[in-house]
Amino acid sequence: MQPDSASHRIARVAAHLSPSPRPQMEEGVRPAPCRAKGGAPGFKVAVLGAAGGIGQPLSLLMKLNPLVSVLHLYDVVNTPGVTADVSHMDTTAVVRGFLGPNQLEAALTGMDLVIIPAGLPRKPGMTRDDLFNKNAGIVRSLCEGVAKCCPNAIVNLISNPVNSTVPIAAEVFKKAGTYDPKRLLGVTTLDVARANTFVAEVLGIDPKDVNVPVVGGHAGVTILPLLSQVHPPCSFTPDEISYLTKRIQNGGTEVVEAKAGAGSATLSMAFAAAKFGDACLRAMRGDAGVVECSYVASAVTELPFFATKVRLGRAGAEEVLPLGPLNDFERAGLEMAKKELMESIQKGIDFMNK
Ligand SMILES: NC(=O)c1ccc[n+]([C@@H]2O[C@H](COP(=O)([O-])OP(=O)(O)OC[C@H]3O[C@@H](n4cnc5c(N)ncnc54)[C@H](O)[C@@H]3O)[C@@H](O)[C@H]2O)c1
Ligand SMILES: O=C(O)C[C@H](O)C(=O)O
Repeated sequence: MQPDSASHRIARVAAHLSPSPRPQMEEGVRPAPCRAKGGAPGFKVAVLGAAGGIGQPLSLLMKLNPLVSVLHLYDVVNTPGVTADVSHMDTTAVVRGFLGPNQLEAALTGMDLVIIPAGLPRKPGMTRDDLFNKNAGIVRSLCEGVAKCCPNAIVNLISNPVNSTVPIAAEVFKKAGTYDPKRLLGVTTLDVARANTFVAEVLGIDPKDVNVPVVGGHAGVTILPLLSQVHPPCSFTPDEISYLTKRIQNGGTEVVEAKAGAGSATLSMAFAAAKFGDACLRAMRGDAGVVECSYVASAVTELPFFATKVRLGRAGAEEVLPLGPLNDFERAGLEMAKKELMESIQKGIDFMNK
């Protein structure tokens, strides 16, 4: 057999780096003459909205994840720069950038996990629902791409208003005939991270030792921390319960106001999304006992979507866990959460059926 010539090796590496389309490179920059034989085993992950406030640090964190072999970064702006930057990190994942709707299909083809932080963030004075008109269409078009190019991928949806965008995504997949409720997960991990942080502050312990289930949805009163189920078991005074519940429900607004017009939570959200994405990947690998809160299709209440603890597995949300025992304060909170959630869910469904 003829030994591989240098030009063959370069062509092979170039093909490995970019089956289609070619990565964005500066004029005259050629692919490196390296001798790689192919990708490492692992999962293929796409970040849609990768050049944004969440997308950039999330891309960095996913590039650090040893379970990721291929990382596709898609946005409608600035992906060449973000991709060049992230791709120089000497970790395993091969990074490819994709820019604009013409490259969406290439970005999505073959993906195992698609993480979506695309869309507008809030400014002070806005509710998450005020983002609906802009973000509903963005989520719809990206999910149409998922249905077409990687219908078996697990989707982690971050774009707000999550209470409505998850129902929109479900409707897109139903229309395409690809809907599997297990594979569509709304990301509420930041609510849990905030709850763990604020509870740990009150208790004077390390947040890493705290686990607060946060159920319902991801906006205002729909964010329902179950302080009666905190791990490690502990009790709170009525004042502490009132303070913690308000602070957890208001965590996003606290950041929006502190950023004073420059956006909403990006760094803590990237951390939370990377944590949730890692949990999904570990479960997809076959790890047992991976449990996270997530906003999913659910029969826990009469609503079609609801966030609770979910057992993750190879196929996604394999088991939606029950609420567990609630106290009177939490039962009252649940009724308020359900009322607002129902309207947000219906708004998402109506958007897709008008
Ligand atoms: N689920 C949560 O807990 C949570 C937390 C924080 C923020 N968010 C939401 O995440 C979203 C993104 O926030 P951000 O701070 O990163 O905003 P950002 O404006 O900094 O970034 C959004 C990115 O999406 C891109 N984008 C817009 N349209 C697109 C399209 N059609 N396809 C691909 N990319 C597109 C933009 O170009 C931009 O780079 C917002 O809707 C925000 O409310 C959710
Ligand atoms: O508050 C926002 O608008 C962003 C996000 O939903 C958050 O909780 O930080």
